Amino acid sequence: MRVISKVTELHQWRAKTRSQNKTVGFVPTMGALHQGHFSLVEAAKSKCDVVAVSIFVNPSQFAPHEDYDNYPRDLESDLKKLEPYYQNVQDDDDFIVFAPSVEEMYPRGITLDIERQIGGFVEIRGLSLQLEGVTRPHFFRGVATVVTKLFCAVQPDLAFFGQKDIQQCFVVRALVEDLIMFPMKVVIVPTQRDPKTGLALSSRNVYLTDDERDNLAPMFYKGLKDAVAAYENKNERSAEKLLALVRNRAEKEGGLNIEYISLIEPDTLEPVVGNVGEKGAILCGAWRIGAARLIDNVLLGIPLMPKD
Ligand SMILES: Nc1ncnc2c1ncn2[C@@H]1O[C@H](COP(=O)(O)OP(=O)(O)OP(=O)(O)O)[C@@H](O)[C@H]1O
Ligand SMILES: CC(C)(CO)[C@@H](O)C(=O)[O-]
Ligand code: BAL
Repeated sequence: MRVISKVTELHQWRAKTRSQNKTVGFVPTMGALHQGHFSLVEAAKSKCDVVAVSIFVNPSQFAPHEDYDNYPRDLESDLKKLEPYYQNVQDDDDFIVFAPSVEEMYPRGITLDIERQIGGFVEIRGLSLQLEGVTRPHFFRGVATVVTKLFCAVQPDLAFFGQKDIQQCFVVRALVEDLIMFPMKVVIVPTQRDPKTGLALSSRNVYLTDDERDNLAPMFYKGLKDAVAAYENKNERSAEKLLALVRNRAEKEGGLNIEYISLIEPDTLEPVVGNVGEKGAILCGAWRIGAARLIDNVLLGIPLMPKD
């Protein structure tokens, strides 16, 4: 499998795909690949002629106290796991991996201390400081910056993101629209879960003990499912009651250390006031368990991929 680490080489690859009139699907990742990532790769393969997967643990989305140093990294094992998707491509360049160094992505260097950072950074204001942004105020600036760089490097037709990181999907869609990157489009792929427990797959699940992974962490999704059942089967629309259902299961019964649970409007990400309206809503949250901080969400009354 061709692994490209330099942007200039990537541009040559892109020129070739363009000369062949092939559409390019792009799957950005931070590696430690799992079935969640593979579902994005499968979606990209099904919609595009050529697929590029990037593997890059992006420093600028981590605060100095977060897990940048410990984040799981194993390029060799990731490449092995991608082999089945590379098998039977017509041309070697129809499936590639972009695995740049930090220096390649941040030519002026990068420190996790925002005050001392120099160079170009991208902010998506209005969608970045609520929800995940409360605990991680630096996070979406780092994501928007690296995603912009990756989009400039790969120049995809379609880019694939997971619903698990729902706020990230909103930020990236706003980025594409506001920075006039269209006709490029963002495709959102449903969250992949452990078939037995329902726990959303996440690279950070490796931080959990077996008991945390199999018994405790899944209580959050159980709470989300309680709310979905009440919304769908009992016509429950009260924000207060839907949120209480999640809290009861995840916090009271499961004993999880909840950071936030929010019911938000699907366009503005503002909290639903009173009852869920015609537009539906997103129920999302984060919790800490052992050494991990995990997130999850479900959609109430809205199609899976609005705008697709
Ligand atoms: N369970 C999942 N289902 C679908 N997509 C997923 C899932 N987990 C991650 N993704 C998507 O894969 C892409 C790369 O994510 P990333 O490499 O950060 O993995 P991750 O498992 O989310 O890791 P982390 O533990 O850092 O959140 C993102 O678009 C993310 O939303
Ligand atoms: C989009 C992304 C690859 C940017 O580093 C990251 O935030 C992720 O993996 O979700
Ligand atoms: N999947 C989001 C990447 C992060 O939490 O840093």
